[in-house]
Amino acid sequence: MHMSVSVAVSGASGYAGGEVLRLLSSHPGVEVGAVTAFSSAGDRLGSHQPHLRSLADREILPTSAATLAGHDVVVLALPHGASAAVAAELGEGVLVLDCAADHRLADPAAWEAFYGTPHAGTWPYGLPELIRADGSRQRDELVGAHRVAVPGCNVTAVTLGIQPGVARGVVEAADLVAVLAVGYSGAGRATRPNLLAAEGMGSAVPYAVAGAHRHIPEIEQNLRAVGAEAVGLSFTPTLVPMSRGILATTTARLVPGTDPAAVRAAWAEAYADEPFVELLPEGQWPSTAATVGANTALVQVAVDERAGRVVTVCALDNLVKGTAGAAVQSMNLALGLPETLGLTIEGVAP
Ligand SMILES: NC(=O)C1=CN([C@@H]2O[C@H](COP(=O)(O)OP(=O)(O)OC[C@H]3O[C@@H](n4cnc5c(N)ncnc54)[C@H](OP(=O)(O)O)[C@@H]3O)[C@@H](O)[C@H]2O)C=CC1
Ligand SMILES: CC(=O)N[C@@H](CCC(=O)OP(=O)(O)O)C(=O)O
Repeated sequence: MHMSVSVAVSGASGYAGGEVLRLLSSHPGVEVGAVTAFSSAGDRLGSHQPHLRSLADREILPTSAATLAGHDVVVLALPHGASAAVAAELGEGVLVLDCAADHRLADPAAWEAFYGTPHAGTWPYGLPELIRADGSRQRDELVGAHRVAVPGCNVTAVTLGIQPGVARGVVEAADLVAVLAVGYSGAGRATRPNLLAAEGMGSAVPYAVAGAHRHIPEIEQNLRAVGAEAVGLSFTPTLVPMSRGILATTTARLVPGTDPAAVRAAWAEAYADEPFVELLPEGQWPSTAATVGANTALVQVAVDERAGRVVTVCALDNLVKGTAGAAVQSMNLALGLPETLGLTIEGVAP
């Protein structure tokens, strides 16, 4: 008899939870169990996620240890803080994937400096493609894991863009500048005054500038894991009028004397065997539109010899490779399923 894995999704009324449910509803190895949330408890899922038709009649339950009990897997897509509190109530045998930030950082001081609350702990990090200093990949740590911290969406874009150069030592990690265009869904569903359509539609605006963004310590942590001794990162996200997508442009000082061909080789070799990271043919640059709905990160790299810098661009769908797809990919690894099960590299266009 075929035994399916049951998965509860908490935060089911939100953007990230909705995207987890969209992916799970066509995943051949799992069944969607309880769907839970907070203020929407008691409503039908279809009234919050009208695109999730096969789950429309499900009742949204309140989020608690009791409603999440009895599942093989629990995916948490809750605001940070709320997520750690719920996670603490779940049994050790269940696989828990946390889409929030609570369990990503290893250094409690870095957590407290950027989040201002006590550190909840550190879980295996759900970026399978992360290159580790010994040349292995982070996916090794996810096989059989019972807890996974799903990365921040901007973090995934910057890390996948620049890590091949850091791993190969062709760029100076102490001199990185990242500027990102990010879509509105990254901010979640809760309405905020500056996110009203009338104000956002015709405008691009930076936020969390000059070292303030919470993803900075997470990117630094990743690049140190890759092997960087010192990481110096200037990080500027810009909100642009699109619903999904991140376009992360990262430039780094080229290690003087490096042959530009060695730069391309570093990126090509890093991603040759990765199902969800595609280095585009030379001269072709990523667009967010080509990633919508797909678990794919598109990457390009070039050397600006005049400036002495490497320029890399990474595009991804913040709700797929940036969150829900990363959660499903990590879930597959943790459960011993094929890593790509239930995930697609095909996007939606135009
Ligand atoms: N959007 C994105 O691109 C990404 C999001 N993430 C992370 O995923 C998490 C969810 O984000 P997102 O989906 O965008 O946010 P949304 O605001 O769209 O959804 C939040 C969800 O959490 C529920 N919720 C809110 N407060 C509580 C609480 N106190 N206790 C229990 N449940 C609560 C809401 O339920 P209800 O509606 O019923 O009140 C809703 O289901 C966040 O931690 C976010 O940082 C990570 C990477 C990218
Ligand atoms: C547009 C917008 O505000 N995007 C958010 C996305 C962050 C996110 O969701 O990541 P965490 O899981 O780490 O909170 C931001 O840049 O802060």
